[in-house]
Amino acid sequence: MAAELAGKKIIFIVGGPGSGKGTQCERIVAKYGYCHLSSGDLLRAEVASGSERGQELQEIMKRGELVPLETVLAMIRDKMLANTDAKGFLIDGYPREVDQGKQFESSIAPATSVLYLDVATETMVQRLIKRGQTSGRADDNEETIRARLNTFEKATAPVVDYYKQQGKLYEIERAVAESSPDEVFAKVCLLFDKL
Ligand SMILES: Nc1ncnc2c1ncn2[C@H]1C[C@H](O)[C@@H](COP(=O)(O)OP(=O)(O)OP(=O)(O)O)O1
Ligand SMILES: Nc1nc2c(ncn2[C@@H]2O[C@H](COP(=O)(O)OP(=O)(O)O)[C@@H](O)[C@H]2O)c(=O)[nH]1
Ligand SMILES: [Mg+2]
Repeated sequence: MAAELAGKKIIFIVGGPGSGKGTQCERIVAKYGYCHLSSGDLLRAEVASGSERGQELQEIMKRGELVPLETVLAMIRDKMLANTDAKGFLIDGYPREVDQGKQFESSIAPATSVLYLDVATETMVQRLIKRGQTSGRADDNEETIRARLNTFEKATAPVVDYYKQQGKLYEIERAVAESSPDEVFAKVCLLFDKL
């Protein structure tokens, strides 16, 4: 456990690709002042650095697969330890598999709560195709999108069940998660106001 992080609020943000994690995190940061760490953004920064490691990561991401859990864990831990004055952390796009969550909690600190955005597969596909027109992301094309959705179903859906069993899951149900970002945020605020 990282002693510097004891007592800090740690919120995992989970949902399929295109479910609106990044959109909600931006709003949460603006209203509540948490430190936002997106595992995908950290990986893309490594790719952009042009390092050899970055090239390997880029290949994995283009296939829509998960990068090794140690890689992401180390990146997130470093960023958290560089921001120990934050009142809390939003860990966006993490954990992607149950073991990733367990290793985070045993080596860094337990999660306070897990926010889950439940969006239908076809809605996510449509949103990502649209985002792909401007995002410039190598993985926002239809083939990779399908692969990412498949990875989500296989590896990440069990994460949702796991935290539900632990009593830590805060779910934005589909009817809300598929409406407007404002409506989603109104429901998200009910969680953050209580933390
Ligand atoms: N925690 C993680 N563990 C393993 N691989 C990860 C993790 N986070 C991201 N990746 C890899 C696999 C993903 O397909 C890729 C892009 O991640 P991310 O930006 O979170 O995309 P995503 O597919 O969830 O779409 P979005 O940004 O639309 O949520 O990086
Ligand atoms: N209708 C609707 N679209 C959204 C919502 N949240 C995000 N989007 C759109 O869906 C796309 C993916 O959102 P993003 O926040 O990047 O999702 P992430 O992949 O989960 O990080 C973006 O192009 C957003 O404009 C929402 O609540 N409602
Ligand atoms: Mg995102």
